[in-house]
Order: sequence, then C-alpha cells, then structure tokens
Amino acid sequence: MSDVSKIHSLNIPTNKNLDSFQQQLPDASDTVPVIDLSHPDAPKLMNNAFQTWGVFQLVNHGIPVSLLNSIQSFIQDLFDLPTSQKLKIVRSRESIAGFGLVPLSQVYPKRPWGEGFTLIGNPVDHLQKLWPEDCKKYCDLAEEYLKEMKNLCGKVMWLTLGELGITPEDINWAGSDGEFKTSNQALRMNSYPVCPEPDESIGLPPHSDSSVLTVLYQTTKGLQVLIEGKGWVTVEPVKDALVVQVGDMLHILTNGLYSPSVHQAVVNQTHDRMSTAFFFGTPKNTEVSPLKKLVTPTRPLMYPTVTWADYLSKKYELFEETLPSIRLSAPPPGLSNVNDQNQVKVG
Ligand SMILES: C=C1C[C@]23C[C@H]1CC[C@H]2[C@@]12CCC[C@@](C)(C(=O)O1)[C@H]2[C@@H]3C(=O)O
Ligand SMILES: O=C(O)CCC(=O)C(=O)O
Ligand SMILES: [Fe+2]
Repeated sequence: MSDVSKIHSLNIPTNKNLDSFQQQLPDASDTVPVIDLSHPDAPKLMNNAFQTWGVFQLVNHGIPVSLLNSIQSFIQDLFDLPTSQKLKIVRSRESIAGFGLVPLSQVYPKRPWGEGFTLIGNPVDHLQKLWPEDCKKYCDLAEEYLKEMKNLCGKVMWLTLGELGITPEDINWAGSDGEFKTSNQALRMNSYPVCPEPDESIGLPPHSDSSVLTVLYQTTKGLQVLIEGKGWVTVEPVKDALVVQVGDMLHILTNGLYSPSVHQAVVNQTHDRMSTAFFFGTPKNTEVSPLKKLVTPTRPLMYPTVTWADYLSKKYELFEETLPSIRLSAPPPGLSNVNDQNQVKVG
C-alpha cells in the first residue's frame, strides 16, 4: 500500500470561458445531459456536453437492444464462474489485462468492493481460457460488441469534432476514410456485489479514463461524475442508454477543450451492480498532438505530443496527477480546478 498521506486535488480543467466557442459551465440542471443521436441538434448538443460536463447519456444510438441484453447476460455468466476459473486469467503486476483489481483500487484509502476483468485488444485469447469448450458464443458476442462500440465511437467523434471544424484530414491516425481502423480498444467488465458498509467502501475510485472515448453500459445506478460547483452527480440509468465520456486522450487531442470525465462507481446495501466499459483508444504507439486548429492565441498549446502507451504507463503511477504533470500551459484565464469540496484523498 503506497503512502496515502498525499492529498491530490483532482485537477480538472473546466472549460469556463472558451470565448472562441462561447462556452458555459454545465447547465443549471443537476442531471447529466441525455441526448438523442437521431435528433438534428445532436452534434451541437454532444459537442457542448463534452466541453462542459465531459459526459452525456446517448439514446437512439443504433446499438441493438438485443446486443445490450446479451452483453449483460454475458457478464453475468462471466462473474458467475468459480473463482478458480477466473484466476486462470488473473492479471499480473506488469499487465492490467485479465481478472483483478486495477492499480488505482490498490492505493485508494477506501476498501475496494467488487471485481472486474480487463480485456485489451482482441478478447478471444482470454475468453478461450475461461470457456475452453464453448467459447464461441462468448467470443462472437464480445467481438460483435467491440465492433459496434468502435463504430459508435467513430460516429460520435466526427459528429462532435465536426462542430469544431475538424475533418479526417486533421487526424493522422483516423485513416484516410476516417474509420479509425488502427485505433486501440479495451473492455472492462465490473461487478459490485451488495455492500454492508457502502460509505467505507468504493466500487471504483475517482478517476478519468485514459481513453479517447469511453462508452459505459449500466442498468442500475452507481456511476457518479464529478462536476465543478455540483460535486458528485449520480448518472441515473436511462433504459438502453449508453454513457459516453471524454477520456484523457480526447482532452489532449482537443487541446483541453473537451473536459475529461472524472467519475467513480459507488456501491450500496440493496442491489448488486454490473457495468461494461468500452475504451476507444489511439493506436498504441502513434504520436497524438493537440489538433492545430484548436491551438489559438486565447488557447495556447496545452499538451505535448504523447503516445497512448507512454500515457498509460504514466497513469498507473501518477493517476489523477498525470494530466497536470504533462500540461504545458495553464488553462486559459477563468478556467479553474475543481473547488475545495471536491478534494479527494488518493495516492
Ligand atoms: C484502456 C485502458 C483504460 C484503463 C487502462 C486500460 C484498461 C483498463 C482501464 C481501466 C478501467 C478501470 C479504471 C482505470 C483507471 C484502470 O485502472 O483500468 C482504467 C484505465 C484508464 O483509463 O487509465
Ligand atoms: O462501474 C462504473 O459505473 C464505472 C466503471 C469505470 O469507470 C471503468 O471501468 O473505467
Ligand atoms: Fe472509468
């Protein structure tokens, strides 16, 4: 257990006065925006939500409900496996892939309550070890889900960045057709059983994801997002909705314009909860720089060029200090860190 005496404040740049983009703080409502992807205003609403909340719930997203239901029963089967079976893909100290606690949970002062699997890249080899006989139905389902999630992330990327005048030519790793064929991906399945002392425990500690985008599927409440001036806001599950969050890499790519969603998973005394998080990432070793079109006199270059591989390795030791540790310029005037009430003890 590393020294927990360090107090880290979650340095969350909020995009208060992005004059060039007429930004405002999250609106007065206390709930995360719910956006209908089929609505003509969806691009503008998503772009605005990314700059203020860093997160929104997406409905009419085009992912078949049958697939969402299948993934929910898939993870139920996964966590119903005997522990001896789960331990066949227990993660190592060196790699986060597999079954086990994430590094963050091992240093956070509250008792980690739950279990999880992280599948990176192609999940088949891990799933084959869990179901040596009948892996096909699970492998096919996981591959189908990853394909659908990746397509959805591509759509959300172009619809939101398009509002900022960004086109596929501006993103070297998007591929000439803007299909993000070489992008990386990971899946994290979480299971949080009923907890007798929910206030002394945590499902998943406060963190931002290192992804470009994270698409989270939850059927019962437990996800909370940290919003300046509001504190922890519970993301009330909307039936068949997907929670889309800005990851650190998209925050860097947009030169700080999109806010990384800082979130946690809390536990409760009445119901078990499971969630599936899909991480859309850049190709592991591709150099990612803030988009030139988003570096302006009022918003100077905020981050250096990074690769996802380097960023992830920094993240496992610096956690929420990772972004501040690489930041080149302070956020434009009027952008502030989260106020005191959101100080959290980590590290
Ligand atoms: C693609 C990713 C994103 C990872 C690492 C890798 C796979 C597992 C992801 C998570 C999932 C749980 C929280 C987190 C903070 C963790 O420790 O593992 C995430 C981390 C990150 O977003 O940094
Ligand atoms: O379980 C949740 O609601 C959050 C999961 C999450 O943040 C993650 O897996 O990165
Ligand atoms: Fe997360």
